[in-house]
Amino acid sequence: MALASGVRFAPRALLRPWALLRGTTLGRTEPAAGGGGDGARRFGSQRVLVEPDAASGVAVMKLRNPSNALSLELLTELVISLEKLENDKTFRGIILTSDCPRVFCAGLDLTEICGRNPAHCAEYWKAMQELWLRMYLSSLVLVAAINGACPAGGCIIALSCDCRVLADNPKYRIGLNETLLGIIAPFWLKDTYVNTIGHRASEQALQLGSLFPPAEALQVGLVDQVVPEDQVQSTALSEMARWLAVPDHARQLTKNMMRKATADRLLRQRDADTQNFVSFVCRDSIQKSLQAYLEKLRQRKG
Ligand SMILES: CCCCC/C=C/C(=O)SCCNC(=O)CCNC(=O)[C@H](O)C(C)(C)COP(=O)(O)OP(=O)(O)OC[C@H]1O[C@@H](n2cnc3c(N)ncnc32)[C@H](O)[C@@H]1OP(=O)(O)O
Repeated sequence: MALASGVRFAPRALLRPWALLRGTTLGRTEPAAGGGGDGARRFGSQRVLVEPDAASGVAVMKLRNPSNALSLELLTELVISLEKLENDKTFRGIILTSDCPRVFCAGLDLTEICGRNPAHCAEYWKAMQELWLRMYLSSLVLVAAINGACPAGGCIIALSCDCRVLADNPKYRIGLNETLLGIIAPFWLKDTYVNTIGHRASEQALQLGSLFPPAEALQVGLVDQVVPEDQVQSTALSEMARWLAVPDHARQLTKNMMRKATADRLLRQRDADTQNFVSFVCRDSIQKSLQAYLEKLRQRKG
């Protein structure tokens, strides 16, 4: 872990994410619509589109999976895109947003843990830990432009950013609703919540599985700005400019000082956390409630 300018905090090679890729198109580069020239070449994969702007040093990363549920492939492609931008000195910030109408991120892809064997659940959970660690400790400025619903794992993705801008639409609720599914947020999700909204608010919100509409999310401190839907992107860019106005080394070291203890706690207990997750989700009773929840989601659609 270097501590000079160009600081890199994210633990390297915790996993080899590319080993998880199954025939994705990652790494493909294509000209951005309507333009060529420096910084206008976008790259990405099937599930993550990256639109880099070399001039500003900011890349927009768009999730484009169905409902942006965090499938193993999406987690892996996110880690790889993040790493690619972190390794390119041109970039200082990422705006994370959704290309999927009305949903920022639906959280864990429940089909990855429902009816799967323990080995698959373990592989999946390690990929989730990996993404959180890399985002939470990223040396880049991460701004979440939340343009849709943001429950559970989606909220965690947003909370691992430095700043959150939420579209003012009552359907776009955000929070950790795990208890309502009969599951329990692990300690590092709880820690991230507490770090953001404080102990008492987390105690209530976690137990109740609260999903906050925009005004309440702002009030409790879960997001930093609530703006009309058509201003989410421009506001995220203004926020980014504010964060990038600070010298990188000072901001990065401060970020590390604020977040390291929380990340270290997971790093120390990563295997035990994986085992807990697997033994919990593989219980018959939990499998039954996940199955029922998925069924309800599918029926609601019809
Ligand atoms: C034990 C450790 C816990 C770890 C901590 C993390 C936990 C989690 O993240 S659990 C997941 C929690 N997520 C949710 O509760 C969200 C569930 N989804 C929704 O509420 C909605 O889908 C929506 C608000 C995100 C979007 O609504 P809408 O645009 O109306 O889309 P549909 O409801 O019609 O869904 C479309 C399609 O997507 C499937 N789907 C939605 N969410 C998930 C998901 N999390 N995992 C897997 N699949 C999901 C849904 O079933 C539909 O599928 P199809 O019918 O096949 O199109």
